[in-house]
Amino acid sequence: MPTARPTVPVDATPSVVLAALCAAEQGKLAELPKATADRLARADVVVGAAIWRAGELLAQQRAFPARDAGRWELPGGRVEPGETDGAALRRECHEELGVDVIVGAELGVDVLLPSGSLLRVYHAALVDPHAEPRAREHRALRWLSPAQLDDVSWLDADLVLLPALRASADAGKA
Ligand SMILES: Nc1nc2c([nH]c(=O)n2[C@H]2C[C@H](O)[C@@H](COP(=O)(O)OP(=O)(O)OP(=O)(O)O)O2)c(=O)[nH]1
Repeated sequence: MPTARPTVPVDATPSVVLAALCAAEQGKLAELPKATADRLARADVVVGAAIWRAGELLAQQRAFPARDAGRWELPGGRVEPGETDGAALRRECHEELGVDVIVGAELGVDVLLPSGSLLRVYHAALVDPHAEPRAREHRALRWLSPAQLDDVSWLDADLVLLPALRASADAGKA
């Protein structure tokens, strides 16, 4: 079964990301080799939330494992068996930040992590725009303007998504 989402490796260049998005647009994802498509369809999914508020994106700094400590990522985590992506994202935002979110459409491409999992990011918004997310499991939180997106050391997979995140900034102004 072909993957339903454009997917790129964690070291993808912007042109590779663009090619994947164009292939998806043209309905060419079914042309993936069957073994690859099967592997992607079975892969575990890590969901991430692109939460914009007043023109700033919420990012969080990992505290562990040592390899990733100090690097920045989007709120989210692994989708549990039987859980939808949206339910996983709502659960993770509640656990990690203590806030409720509304989950919107997928953003950009899926990024194949070295572990074999896929990172899939969704547009999301705080149910209560005045709620203040708190770092319950992370070292720190920051709201980043588009100009500040390069100021933090993102995880490699998130770097692949930075252009799409930057392009999604307008969604946060609404
Ligand atoms: N949450 C999140 N994880 C990301 C992002 N980018 C990225 O490479 N990852 C990786 C880091 C981890 O290897 C994996 C998700 O781990 P996690 O620790 O957040 O997942 P989890 O809360 O379900 O915890 P666990 O039980 O799987 O350890 O995905 C991102 O933007 N957000």
